[in-house]
Amino acid sequence: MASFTNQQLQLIIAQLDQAIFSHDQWYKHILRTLILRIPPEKADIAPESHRHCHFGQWYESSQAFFIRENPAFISLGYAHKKMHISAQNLLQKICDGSLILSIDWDSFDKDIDKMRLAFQNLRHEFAAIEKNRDPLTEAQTRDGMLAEIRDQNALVQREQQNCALVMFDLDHFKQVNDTYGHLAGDLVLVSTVQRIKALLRPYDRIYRYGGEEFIICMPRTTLAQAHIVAERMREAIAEQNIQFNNSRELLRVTASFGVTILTQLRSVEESIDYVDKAMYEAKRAGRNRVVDDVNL
Ligand SMILES: Nc1nc2c(ncn2[C@@H]2O[C@H](COP(=O)(O)OP(=O)(O)OP(=O)(O)O)[C@@H](O)[C@H]2O)c(=O)[nH]1
Repeated sequence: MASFTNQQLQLIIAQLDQAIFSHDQWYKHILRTLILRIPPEKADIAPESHRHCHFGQWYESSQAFFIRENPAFISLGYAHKKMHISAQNLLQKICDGSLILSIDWDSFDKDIDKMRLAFQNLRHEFAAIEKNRDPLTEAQTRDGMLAEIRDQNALVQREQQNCALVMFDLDHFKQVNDTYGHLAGDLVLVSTVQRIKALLRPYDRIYRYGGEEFIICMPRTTLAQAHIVAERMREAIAEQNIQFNNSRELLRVTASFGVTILTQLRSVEESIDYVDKAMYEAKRAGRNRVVDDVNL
């Protein structure tokens, strides 16, 4: 999710709204068919009927490809398919001229509710991401950061996963602003976050913690793995040659990184404090480097 642009997110939310609307229309149509006992549409009783409706086509389409790994998106797919199977069961009774039992209706009704809930969960998740996005860099803002890292910490407390935190801060960034102007500084921030996002997995998160200071939360990652990723990030930032205002001189920056992992013995706030200490050690030791938390 971290890698979505705001435009992509807005498109998905609009598509979901459209899908919710057309499913409500479909539901009304199914109710009419059942109440009046009229012959059902072929598509609704065909095998794999969940692929034929408007939502099903959107779900399977390549446009939706970049959210395929999202758990809420996957749950919605299951709920949608199950609901279509229940609908088919009811519609088949009309074709066979048999009675619809209350148990069959109740099962369809429950599946409809589950699907609506899955729709809302996915929409809520995307809307929350869009709302908590820094408009300049499109990293997540600090709002919601603590709650999200606490969720990861709860899994660490139950020994269900490792989770790494990486903090980085651009080096001598004030000089970039002072020499080239604030707009050039903005461009460096945007470019840097884009580079970092390209190295993240769908469930990693990047938060803008301060002006030119960022925190990355990487679930299911050990300290050693996070160190390797942070080294890649450091190199990706240092390799940038950013052109500003058609100037012949290219902007170059470096960043200092701290790395830690969430542990059962620390609160989230303490872990952030320790990763901050590691990052300042990287600054103190000469900048443009990755330093691990030595207090683990
Ligand atoms: N262009 C731009 N600059 C920002 C933004 N947010 C913070 N800054 C600037 O970032 C600079 C941070 O400067 P310092 O905290 O002195 O740190 P530094 O110059 O990076 O030095 P070290 O961190 O010690 O390597 C300040 O000049 C801020 O004005 C922003 O959104 N855009």
